[in-house]
Amino acid sequence: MTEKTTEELEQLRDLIDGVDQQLLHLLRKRLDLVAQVGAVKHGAGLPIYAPEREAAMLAKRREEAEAIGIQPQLIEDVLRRLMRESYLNEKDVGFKQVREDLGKVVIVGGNGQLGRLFGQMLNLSGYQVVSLDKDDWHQSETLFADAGLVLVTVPIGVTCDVIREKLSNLPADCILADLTSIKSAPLDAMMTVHSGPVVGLHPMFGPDVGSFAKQVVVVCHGRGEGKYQWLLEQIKIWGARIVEAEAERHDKAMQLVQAMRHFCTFVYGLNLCREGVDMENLLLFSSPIYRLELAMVGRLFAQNPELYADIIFAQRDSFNVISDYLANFTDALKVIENQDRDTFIKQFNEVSQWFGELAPQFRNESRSMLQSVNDLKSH
Ligand SMILES: C=C(O[C@@H]1C=C(C(=O)O)C=C[C@H]1O)C(=O)O
Repeated sequence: MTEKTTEELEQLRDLIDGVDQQLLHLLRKRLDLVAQVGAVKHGAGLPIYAPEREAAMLAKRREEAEAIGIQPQLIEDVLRRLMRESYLNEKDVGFKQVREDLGKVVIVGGNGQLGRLFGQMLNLSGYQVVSLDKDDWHQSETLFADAGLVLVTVPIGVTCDVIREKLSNLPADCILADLTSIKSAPLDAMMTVHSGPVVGLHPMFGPDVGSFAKQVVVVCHGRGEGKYQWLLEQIKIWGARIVEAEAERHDKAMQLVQAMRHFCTFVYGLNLCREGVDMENLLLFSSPIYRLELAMVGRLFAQNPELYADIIFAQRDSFNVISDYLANFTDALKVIENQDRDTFIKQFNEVSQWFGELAPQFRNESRSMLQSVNDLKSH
């Protein structure tokens, strides 16, 4: 580099630093305004997530960007990232308490990760929350005496036993709810032991989400809906979407969404491990999609094996669903064995047609994910 080039670059880079610093101050200002919005919502009991406002704002900013020669997608990406930050900041203000005369909330399994998350959200909404874990059963009678809600979030394998053996003496009008990732069996158990309001919930996300905004919570109604409607309203204020489902339909979907998904990921990791793959080498040659795939697989093995065993072993029928997959895999493998390129292309087109409009939609969604993966690289 010549001295002139170095000097020119330095000057321009100083100017860019100045602009970035202005951006920082603007971000500070935006975060402060969002915090004020949070306080107003808290007072009025409005949900943290306002999809119409977001859509209108994004459309307007995209238009304005285009008018001054900026790619609309750039401002959309930036704003979406900022809105994610908003949800976290609004959360800190707390939430309106929908039901003020509830009495205690007892979280059975309250020291687990999901139990802690729900405890925190209920606390931020003004409820008195107590946790009851394995070693605390001797206190259960006093804790349950004035409980308005008992929320069960213990490992799937012991959920029904805990419900049957420990929760048969709740106050008559106490709401009994669970957060288990299967719904039929726990719901049946809760209906059997308790004659008051009963509801099954399944948060479709892990405990590491920073906020409930845009997350889905599945609800399987048990009995006395009017008595626990406030709880669903409370969850909506946290920003989540409530999806109502029959327990059987939910459980069937979980065979694919959870058992099959996690089992395939497990086998993928098992295969890499048994083949003794040189990961350094793979990472060096990774395309963005492969890097993303490795991230998805690798993250499984950074978590608790018990949790995944619970999910995969939760329903016997998952075995059949996974066996079907194996049969399809074996069939498809024959296509390679026979070097039958035409059949491969024919089958590819069939599946592509079957996906229909979703295929291009998924391509667009994955494009921005892949770009984010690339952005994370530092060399
Ligand atoms: C700040 C608000 O809350 C959320 C965050 C938004 C933002 O950061 O611009 C917009 C809409 C809401 O989902 C709001 O409602 O205006």
